Amino acid sequence: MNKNQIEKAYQLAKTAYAELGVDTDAVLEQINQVVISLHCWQTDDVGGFETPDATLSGGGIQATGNYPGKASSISEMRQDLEKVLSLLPGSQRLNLHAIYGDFGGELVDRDQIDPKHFQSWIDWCKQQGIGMDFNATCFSHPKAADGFTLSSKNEVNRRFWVEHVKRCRAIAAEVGKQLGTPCIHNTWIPDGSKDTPIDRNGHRTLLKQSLDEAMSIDYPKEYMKDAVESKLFGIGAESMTVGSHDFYLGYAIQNNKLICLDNGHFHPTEQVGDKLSACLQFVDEVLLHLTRPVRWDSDHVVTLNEEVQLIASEVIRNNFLDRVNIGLDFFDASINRIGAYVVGTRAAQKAFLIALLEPTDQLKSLEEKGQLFERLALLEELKTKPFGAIWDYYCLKEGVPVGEDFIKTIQHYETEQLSKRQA
Ligand SMILES: C[C@H](O)[C@H](O)[C@@H](O)C(=O)CO
Ligand SMILES: [Mn+2]
Repeated sequence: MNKNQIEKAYQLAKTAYAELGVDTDAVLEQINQVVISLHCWQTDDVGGFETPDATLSGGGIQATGNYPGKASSISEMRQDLEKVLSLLPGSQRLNLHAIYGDFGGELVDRDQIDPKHFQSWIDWCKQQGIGMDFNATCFSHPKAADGFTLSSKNEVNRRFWVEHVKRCRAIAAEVGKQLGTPCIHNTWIPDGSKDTPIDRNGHRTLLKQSLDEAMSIDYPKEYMKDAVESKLFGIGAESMTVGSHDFYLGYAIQNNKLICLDNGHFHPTEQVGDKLSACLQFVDEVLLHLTRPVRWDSDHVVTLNEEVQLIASEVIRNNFLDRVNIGLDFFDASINRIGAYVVGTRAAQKAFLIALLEPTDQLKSLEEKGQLFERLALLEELKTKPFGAIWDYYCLKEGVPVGEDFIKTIQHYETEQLSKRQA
């Protein structure tokens, strides 16, 4: 479609939404408040740059596939992220794991990392005009090989991971201070047990103690905020996860932390969209990890499905944008990784745009009057309103490829850059 056609389609769509009382021009202003934190780890299958051949290992998470072109250095990762950012409308942040530090070829163990190892990332974010979030990396390490980190009964290992998280929080505070926007530091650990354990309580008591120790320093909220991420189970840790949802929700409420809700981390019929208004009665803020679990926490690329739509709709219906921090967490190593980012991030953005185009007051009023057939009918009709024309116009306005045009840009990048990388 050319520019004229996109604009014409937008005008028609604008009229269709206006009939429902929705002002699409206002929506296109509001969508800019939806900031998505781009996880760096889709570029390299969660390997990290601590050693030249680093790969994801240990229980709890897994990347599958070996599509060529993965980033194997900081400069390749930045090049890929810049490509991704150039293909996305709206605003993004960077979400970095501790294993992606700029270690200058030296082996720096995780209990030794400092803000200086992340200065070049801070500078890169400054150049890009974006904020940055951060994560301790409590996996892919010999001291996590037995499946336990912060809840380990091996005191040497437990202390090592406490020190790591402490340092990561200090790095996050420095990031937020320099970038002028709070850095969210998320803690996820793989700790759990393959078979039925006897001492669940012992490990949970240790986890609580470790978190208290690692988070003993308070940083200003303008610099950093802590989030804790629960999980149902992991491969190799099927029978018990120490950091379960009950555990972390309790911890977050008691300690004024953010709860991180990853929609791959719950029983398949549970909905993170439903949890938002429950958690936000008791915690100030939530961190989202949007993903697509296929049968398990498989971390497939996000698509515009009902699960993600409910999450976005609940955020928008309840005016939660300033209390819900939106992150992504998928890593598909079987397809072009830049394509994975662009498809997944755009899908999340589309869900928020659809949510903003909802005549919520009208639906709420039908509900309150008990007109439930009418509520259902309107919800169904909304699904076939000309959302695509609004989305295309948004992309046009933002100066990024419209519709499927980004596919050829990514194919070109693959031919020119990714395919030339060492396997
Ligand atoms: C790499 C991430 O920290 C990780 O995916 C974590 O957030 C998770 O969801 C583990 O299942
Ligand atoms: Mn996650």
